[in-house]
Amino acid sequence: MSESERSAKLEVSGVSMSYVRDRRRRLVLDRLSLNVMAGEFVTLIGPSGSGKSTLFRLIGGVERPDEGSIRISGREIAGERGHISYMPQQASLFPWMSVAGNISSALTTAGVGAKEAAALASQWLERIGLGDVAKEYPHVLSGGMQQRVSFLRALLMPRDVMCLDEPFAALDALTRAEMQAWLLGLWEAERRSVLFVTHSIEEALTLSDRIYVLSRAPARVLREIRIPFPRPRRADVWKEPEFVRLKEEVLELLQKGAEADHAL
Ligand SMILES: Nc1ncnc2c1ncn2[C@@H]1O[C@H](COP(=O)(O)OP(=O)(O)OP(=O)(O)O)[C@@H](O)[C@H]1O
Repeated sequence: MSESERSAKLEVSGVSMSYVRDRRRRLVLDRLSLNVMAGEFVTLIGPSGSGKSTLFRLIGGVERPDEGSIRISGREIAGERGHISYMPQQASLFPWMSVAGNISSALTTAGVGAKEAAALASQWLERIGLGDVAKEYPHVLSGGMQQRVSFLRALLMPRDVMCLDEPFAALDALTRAEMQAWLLGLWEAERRSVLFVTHSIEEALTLSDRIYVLSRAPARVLREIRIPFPRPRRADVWKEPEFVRLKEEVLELLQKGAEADHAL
């Protein structure tokens, strides 16, 4: 791997953000720093309301931080849109467009030529086993299938970093487990730089190279954990004693964070 490939794709440095509510300024992110290296799968896990979605809005350029810097491939992008691809909790496909159209129109908006976008959409839908539904409208698809399309759309966008915001939270447990295995296989083949948010410790440990455990708001990094399991990662990695130990470590951190918060 060359030096540039080893560099950070996303660098969040000393980012603080506050909102005014009930005429009081409330700090949501407190000098938060984290990074995602090229081809790395990094997960944020933290209590509800700790500011994870706020961080995604800042990385996506929808809002600007009060202080700190956000760099993508070394360039400051705070307040600028169009540098990341984003996959939300709900698939958010346009109901009036075909499945293939949903993907190709996103790609053309991002600057890909119309012909290439259409070809990419149909080739990839075929590759992930959804070739048959390429011309259907999204409502024909199950929730899990819609999320596969949504993931594919984010994957194909010509962006350096993919941000996935609790993409499986709305799915039932069985579909969620299937989606995790599916995503793991596809991501390991493609190795994009991913920042992922989840509330599930198991999901974080199964998928990630590294995890940042966040405190309650104002969010700061409680611990950064490197996940030691080799790639390609086995879907039944949860059977490993080290997995159980790490799960306890993260759970304890989250619980301690919550207790400390109560004590304030
Ligand atoms: N535009 C806003 N105006 C005022 N307060 C806001 C705004 N956006 C977020 N907040 C507050 O910031 C805090 C963090 O919210 P955020 O949605 O980022 O948390 P989260 O970690 O993504 O939560 P969850 O895990 O439940 O999705 C919350 O207290 C929220 O009420």
